[in-house]
Amino acid sequence: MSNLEVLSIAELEAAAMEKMDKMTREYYNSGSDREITLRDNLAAFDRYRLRPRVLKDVSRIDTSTQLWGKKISFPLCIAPAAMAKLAHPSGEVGISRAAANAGVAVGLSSFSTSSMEDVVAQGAGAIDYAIQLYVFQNRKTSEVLVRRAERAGFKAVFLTVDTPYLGRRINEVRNRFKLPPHLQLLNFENPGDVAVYSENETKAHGGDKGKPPAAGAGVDSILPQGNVNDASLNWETDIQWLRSITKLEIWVKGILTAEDTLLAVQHGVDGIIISNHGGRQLDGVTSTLDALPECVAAAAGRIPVHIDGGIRRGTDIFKALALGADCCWVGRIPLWGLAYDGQAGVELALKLLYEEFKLCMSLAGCKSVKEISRDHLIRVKTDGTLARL
Ligand SMILES: Cc1cc2nc3c(=O)[nH]c(=O)nc-3n(C[C@H](O)[C@H](O)[C@H](O)COP(=O)(O)O)c2cc1C
Ligand SMILES: O=C(O)C(=O)c1ccccc1
Repeated sequence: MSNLEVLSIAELEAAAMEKMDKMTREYYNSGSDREITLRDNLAAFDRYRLRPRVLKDVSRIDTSTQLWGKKISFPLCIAPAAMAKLAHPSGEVGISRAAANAGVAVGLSSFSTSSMEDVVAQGAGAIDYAIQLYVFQNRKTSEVLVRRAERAGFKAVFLTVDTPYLGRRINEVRNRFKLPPHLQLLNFENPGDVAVYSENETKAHGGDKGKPPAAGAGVDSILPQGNVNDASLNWETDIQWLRSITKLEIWVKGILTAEDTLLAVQHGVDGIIISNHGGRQLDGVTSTLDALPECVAAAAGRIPVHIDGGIRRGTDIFKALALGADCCWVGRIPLWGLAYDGQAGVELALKLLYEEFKLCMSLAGCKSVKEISRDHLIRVKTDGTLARL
């Protein structure tokens, strides 16, 4: 299939499926357990219809918005997703180049297969980057990662808070997921510093200085028994801890409730991302679009509220903004673009989303993103009738 024939993200997804091996395809696409949340993330967008306004002079549309004091071309950025080189050799560098050409920001996973310096270099100052952070049992490893990101010019830390333990992704076990031997997790100077082993195994491998299980490492060794992260992470001490080691903005990724939004505000975080990790963590949690309104109300304009999960079309971006999100992020779409056609595939994906969003704004009668409001939506109730918000 040539780029000309891929006319929607759904078609891009289908084309990408043919390019990936089973292990990668299922690792990227799956959710946890029964995948209820994975499906609901998408379905939630279809529970709203648009209320367009007409005769609004839409001859000139400004889709842009601001993030970290810089203009982004439209409110859609690239969410951190681990191990992009499974999709294509250019990996996160290819994604970064595509994002720079499209004028949107990038979140880089702690577990990226390109180094953070190489990724940021592609932006050449034109776009901004956030480093996604897992706090490991060996905190020094996380600290080194954050300080390195600060030096490399990242603007923010996205502290992922929905993953004290990894969710149950059945495919990873069944497929005996492993990082192919030619790939490395390049954000760790000594990947052995990551708590990749259970305590006994760590000792067997010589403690923290033990060599990483580079070649042939399975999901059991990259993410053994969900033991990557420090599960003791908490509001009382750890935002402050992060604050004490970095001057970067601190954003919390993985909030789904008004209660946690309030705590984020109280602990002085700079922004939040409403996220359920793309349905890969706790299955059965609310879709992110359904969680958004209560979080927006709780934030009450004090901090920016972003969202990811299930965004597949320009109208989805519009709906999220109408419900109060300041910006959207996409995780799987860039991976599909990469698998389909490397950097060009990611550019294609961003172009499709940009054009769809711009058309949606125009046809709904919005000249700028500020004009997108709750009045542009109506909710489809379970009995099929419509309810004004
Ligand atoms: C293959 C894959 C790897 C991911 N890796 C990370 C990660 O390392 N850190 C993180 O915070 N989120 C990670 N995420 C979650 C994304 O940042 C994002 O929350 C999610 O993909 C959004 O849903 P979407 O894929 O429907 O756009 C990952 C998602 C996928 C699909
Ligand atoms: O796969 C993921 O969703 C993810 O977040 C992750 C966590 C640890 C290592 C690699 C990926």
